[in-house]
Amino acid sequence: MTTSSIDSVSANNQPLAKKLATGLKALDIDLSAERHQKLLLYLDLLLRYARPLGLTSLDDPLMALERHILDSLTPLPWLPDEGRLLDVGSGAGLPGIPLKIARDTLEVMLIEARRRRASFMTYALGVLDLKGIKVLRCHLGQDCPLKEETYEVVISRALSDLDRFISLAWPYVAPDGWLVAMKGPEIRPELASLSPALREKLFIKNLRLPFSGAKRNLIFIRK
Ligand SMILES: C[S@@+](CC[C@H](N)C(=O)[O-])C[C@H]1O[C@@H](n2cnc3c(N)ncnc32)[C@H](O)[C@@H]1O
Repeated sequence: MTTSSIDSVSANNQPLAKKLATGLKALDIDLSAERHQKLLLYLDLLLRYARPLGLTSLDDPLMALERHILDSLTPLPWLPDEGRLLDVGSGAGLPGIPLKIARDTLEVMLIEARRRRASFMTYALGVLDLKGIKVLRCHLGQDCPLKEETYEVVISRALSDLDRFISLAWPYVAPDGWLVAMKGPEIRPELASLSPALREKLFIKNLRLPFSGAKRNLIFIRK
């Protein structure tokens, strides 16, 4: 896909482009026009290809913009400017692809167990012309060839309960790095099962999505 086709995507979606700008402003995220265009192009790919493949159920562009693109970007203000980020169970690329578009200084690894989802991500990365981001099709905890690698940020959205995510991901969090779990409105039951030692390393940010007002919780645990 060329730059002109990227332009045409945003040019054909002025209401969506405005909504993206409004939503980012509400989240206090300032990005260049080129990044706005790439986010819109990725949204276009999600709606055009990921939806028919059953990788997302949302077909309303405004709803998908909020629930996929803006939601994925909510952790951005608390992420480091540089370093390695591992997204576990990325599905169609969420939150890893929007985060990479927004902060291209991060080196990103997207792990996804299912072939069709991993293939979609590989296709999307090519269309978006993103560098410093890879897709690994494997099942973390079973067959991922990550060896001793560690990451400054290990993140997931809608992967599993917090306990399971911690047990899968903790070995891959670098010393002083962060495990980040993107959660919905109710997190008390999951927090209750955390060990006292982990609770001391916890930082929780609650927020609302800009248009629907849907509640979200970002759980950060420092290693
Ligand atoms: C509910 S989907 C969420 C996808 C994406 N993170 C999102 O927010 O739209 C969970 C994804 O995690 C993948 N998954 C579950 N356990 C995994 C594991 N241990 N390693 C890699 N992928 C996993 C599933 O195949 C599925 O695509």
